[in-house]
Amino acid sequence: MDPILEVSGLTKTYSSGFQALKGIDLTIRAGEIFALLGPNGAGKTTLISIICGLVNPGQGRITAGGYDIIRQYRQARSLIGLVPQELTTDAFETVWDTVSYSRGLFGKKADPAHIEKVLKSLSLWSKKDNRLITLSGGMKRRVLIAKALSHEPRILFLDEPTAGVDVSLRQDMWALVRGLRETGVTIILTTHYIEEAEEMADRIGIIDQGRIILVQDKHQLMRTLGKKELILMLEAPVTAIPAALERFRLRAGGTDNELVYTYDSTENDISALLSAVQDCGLRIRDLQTRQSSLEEIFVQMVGRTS
Ligand SMILES: Nc1ncnc2c1ncn2[C@@H]1O[C@H](COP(=O)(O)OP(=O)(O)OP(=O)(O)O)[C@@H](O)[C@H]1O
Repeated sequence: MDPILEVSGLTKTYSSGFQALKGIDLTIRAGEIFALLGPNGAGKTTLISIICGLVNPGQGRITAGGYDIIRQYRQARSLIGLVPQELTTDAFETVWDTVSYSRGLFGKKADPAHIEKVLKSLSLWSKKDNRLITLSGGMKRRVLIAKALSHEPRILFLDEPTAGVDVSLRQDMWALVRGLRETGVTIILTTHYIEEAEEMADRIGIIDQGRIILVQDKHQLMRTLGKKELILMLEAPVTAIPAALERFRLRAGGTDNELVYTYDSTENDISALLSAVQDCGLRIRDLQTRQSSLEEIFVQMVGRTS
């Protein structure tokens, strides 16, 4: 896929002297959902804010759709939409006015048909004349998305789209984001919910202490860094692991009847293990496999949770 956003050698040192970004290189492909994961203070907001033109960059270069975000900022910014975490202004405006106004901010001509389409796609049409203050939390989030889509961006940043929302709204938001991707919008989301990245993203980037420490296809990441476990449920309890099974480095499972084999999905000795278990006279009642989650991989990479 073609790159739509390219960041190279980006640094940022705040006036306090703190270096928040230490040479970021990142390429986002057109049409993908990219999740940026990182612990608190990793530099996610700084990176997004620079790309969106809200914070000045240090060294480095960023292009959006081929336009330099500094030298060709008008063209670059018109391609980008940002959904912040909270609605901070416009409480007394109507949904229609606030979304239409957002479009105007990007110098785009009024286009009521587009605003109508956006509001309908976000199930906000029946609320178009409501003042924002009268909307529920979930609807306000939808308004944030509508505002960000008002100028027809090709790249949409979602900053923790489901922070603090309930489970059903989270599912709705996920469906909505997937729907946006279907329309060709490239999505970059930051999240603290690793399950969100696991559920939604095509690729995952992990940022820590101002550096991107990994960018990978989600499935590949889970295959290569994730460990798999094979749980052998035996007919009778085992008090000690037989010597003949030592080389498989088994460990005891949750009950006396379980033995757990940790393996690599690309290279393992499962067949040999199963015959060795039989040779020892242990009878297997059932088998189960388990793949480590993105959360476990993340903790392994940055040494802590997000
Ligand atoms: N205006 C500022 N002046 C000085 N330091 C700042 C400023 N803004 C952010 N920082 C520092 O830069 C680092 C990165 O912050 P940033 O907000 O980008 O992290 P984050 O990954 O978005 O974190 P979180 O997940 O907590 O939102 C932090 O150590 C933060 O304290």
